[in-house]
Amino acid sequence: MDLATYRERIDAIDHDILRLFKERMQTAAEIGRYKAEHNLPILNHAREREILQRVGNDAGEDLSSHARILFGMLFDLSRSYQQRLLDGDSQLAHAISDALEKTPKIFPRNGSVACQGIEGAYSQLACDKIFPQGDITYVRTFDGVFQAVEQGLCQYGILPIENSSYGTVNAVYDLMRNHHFYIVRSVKLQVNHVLLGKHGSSLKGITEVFSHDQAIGQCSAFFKQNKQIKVTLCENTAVAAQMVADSERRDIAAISSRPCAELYGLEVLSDNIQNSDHNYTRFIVISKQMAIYPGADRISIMVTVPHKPGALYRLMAKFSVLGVNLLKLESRPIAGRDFEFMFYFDFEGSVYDQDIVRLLADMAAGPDLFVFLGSYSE
Ligand SMILES: O=C(O)C(=O)C[C@]1(C(=O)O)C=C[C@@H](O)C=C1
Repeated sequence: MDLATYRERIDAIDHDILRLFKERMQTAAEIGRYKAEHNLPILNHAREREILQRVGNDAGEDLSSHARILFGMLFDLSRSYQQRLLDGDSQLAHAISDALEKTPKIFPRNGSVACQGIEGAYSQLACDKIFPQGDITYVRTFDGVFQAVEQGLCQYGILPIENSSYGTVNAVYDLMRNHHFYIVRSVKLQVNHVLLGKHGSSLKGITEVFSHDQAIGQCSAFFKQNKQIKVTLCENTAVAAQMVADSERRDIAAISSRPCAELYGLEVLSDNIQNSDHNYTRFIVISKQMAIYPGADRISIMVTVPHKPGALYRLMAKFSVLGVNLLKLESRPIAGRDFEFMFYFDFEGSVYDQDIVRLLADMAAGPDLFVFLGSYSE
């Protein structure tokens, strides 16, 4: 047989599969209505297991696992179809369209903004970029930024979430699940670290350097070359500069931003000491209310998936079916649980796209934790 004839055969088979698929989905919808009337949950593990067992056996050894994967996918589609028919428009879909209606058409240039650290911190530099007329309140910790926004003390909060060379700011991801907030914007800031010491001191005489863990990591090559220097972590790069300025010692220095030299009366002992010239940190802007500004083309969510084989794969398949491009996937262990993880996804997409809203609503309606973290632009 030639290729064209094989393909004709495949086309005929697909035709039958599609007819049966539609029939199966219609039947699932009827089951869904029955379940709603009788107050039964959509998900029935026992029934799914029973079917998987049967198709696994019937498919024969060679195709058993393929058949199980196919039917696992069918259950997902069937459940989400039932959910959609029953819910009509989900709460999340309503909240999103509400936010689209109420959000001003231009991103504000001012507002009260919580930043971690003190003047000269990289969060402040990010804030200046986003809110040129912003009114900054400094708080000591990342948790303080979330709290200031959650309690309405500040309209916005700025938090670093990842660096191009040193990776994710885990502390911020871990705090996300303890707070209620929405991401309304993100920004990428080029970060050039400098070594700051007292006027008249020099790199040769420095025995101890203070800075934040992320900045130390981004300058690891500098420390390899200067093995005599002891590293001491502190909560922020600007705080490190202030500590050096306040100290009597002349053998200490801080890794900080260039503006901190002038702010704290220090001298630049070494310039651009980060490992890479392309060193960027991404910051997010959070707010208490959901707001979706024009041009929002990125969506962030936080989800748990069941601790079962294939669970993450099935979730990813939902993105893949819609041709959605994933920008970031981060997993963090859930404290107190045995190797269970919280997943954070950033993906390309617009909430004006009904398929995307349906996907979000579908995940929100599922049995696992799902949090819509926002739709925004960078
Ligand atoms: O049999 C049911 O209860 C259904 O809702 C149908 C179905 C299926 O697609 O086969 C879907 C969801 C349930 O978890 C189990 C099975």
